[in-house]
Amino acid sequence: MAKTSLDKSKIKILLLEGVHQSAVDTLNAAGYTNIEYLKHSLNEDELIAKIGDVHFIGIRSRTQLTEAVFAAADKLVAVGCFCIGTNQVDLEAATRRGIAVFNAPYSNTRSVAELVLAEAILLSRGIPEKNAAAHRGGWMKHAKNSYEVRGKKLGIVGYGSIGTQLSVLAEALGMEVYFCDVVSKLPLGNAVQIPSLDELLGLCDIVSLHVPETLSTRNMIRAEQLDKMKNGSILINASRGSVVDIDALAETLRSGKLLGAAIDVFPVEPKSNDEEFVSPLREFDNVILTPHIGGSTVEAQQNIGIEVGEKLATYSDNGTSVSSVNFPEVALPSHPGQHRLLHIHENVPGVMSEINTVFSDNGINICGQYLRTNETIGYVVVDVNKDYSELALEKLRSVKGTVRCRVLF
Ligand SMILES: NC(=O)c1ccc[n+]([C@@H]2O[C@H](COP(=O)([O-])OP(=O)(O)OC[C@H]3O[C@@H](n4cnc5c(N)ncnc54)[C@H](O)[C@@H]3O)[C@@H](O)[C@H]2O)c1
Ligand SMILES: O=C(O)[C@H](O)COP(=O)(O)O
Repeated sequence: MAKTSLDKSKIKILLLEGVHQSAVDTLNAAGYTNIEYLKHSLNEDELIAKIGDVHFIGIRSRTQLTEAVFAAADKLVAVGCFCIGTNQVDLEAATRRGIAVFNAPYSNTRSVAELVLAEAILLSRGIPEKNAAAHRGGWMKHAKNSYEVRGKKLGIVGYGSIGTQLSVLAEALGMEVYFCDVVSKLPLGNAVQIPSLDELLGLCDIVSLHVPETLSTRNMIRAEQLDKMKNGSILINASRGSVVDIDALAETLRSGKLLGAAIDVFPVEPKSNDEEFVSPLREFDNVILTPHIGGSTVEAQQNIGIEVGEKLATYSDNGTSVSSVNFPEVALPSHPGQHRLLHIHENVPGVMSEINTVFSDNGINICGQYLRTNETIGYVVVDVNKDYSELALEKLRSVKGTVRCRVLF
């Protein structure tokens, strides 16, 4: 019988943006050795030229996977975002083509929360400008505008994984925590949910943003919101660069209204460490500027490499799509002695009955069947006797609405 499952050595994996070595080790340990590893990201044209023979791609936050890139990705099975955010991926384009996207939703949570807390303390003490002055030979020994964070009000916008982690750490330091979110959340410790962003801005001494990049968070903090912040308060953004209007923030800082700010993410970020960082915020000594390193710790990167590496290997090995951000989630047992057909189809009426007809009309006994759908696609997994998988694969590929179909030995 012809071999239909792709040999692992032929499965090409492209890893970009210097993902941690643990990703390579994890994939190697699972038998995937055909890995191209690049330390930098690729732009759209470079991706289009390269992605045609790639089965799995691993990226971080810098690489934009657009409709045009997916259109050129004939063999792409899955994307691994070795980070939390997936806004850099056109998820709709991926889903339409039956390409599963995975990320690491928790592995760098703690790293971001720790950085934010450290920044809250440093800014409350005026350390950034005292440090800058000392580097220039200055000596700013005074207690003016220098505060403890104990007893201060921390406002968290977006009470998800990072927001809640920050909430717990901040309370341990004696801060009062307030948060706002689009959904009602169970407050941890003594934190209090505030119904509106405006109210939170007017109440808190330190405001930290932890929302994803969506249409509703784009320029969420602009002149109007900055006006509502307390005089002498602090703004921290380690979420996404699109969330804060940087020009409006620069204007507000120029007016002296804020004690300081810490910004880790920017509307336009350098594409590599060799490119100049350009921002109107460079002029302010009371602003901590960091190069999008909220999640860049050894611990986080190592864990992310293992987590996403495992998700890609598992999806490739047995079709399990659990925790995919765009795909119907199916947890699959192993399939010893059988062949497994993975069929991804448009979620339209009639496809399942046509699929089942393939099996009944051809006398193929179904040993196991698993189905999940989302609004766009359906994902059906069928285990069959290995003598029938080639025939079933051929027939399934011609079912109307089929997006892609593969077989696993
Ligand atoms: N700087 C970095 O290196 C770094 C590292 C990790 C994550 N991030 C960013 O941080 C974001 C948050 O991460 P997370 O793991 O906490 O995500 P999460 O999904 O667990 O939490 C996000 C929270 O924001 C809330 N939210 C969404 N829209 C909102 C709105 N308009 N107003 C108020 N709340 C809103 C959600 O309901 C959710 O509770 C990520 O999406 C990512 O973009 C940055
Ligand atoms: O989404 C994330 O996890 C952060 O933005 C970190 O992205 P990075 O892996 O590019 O540092």
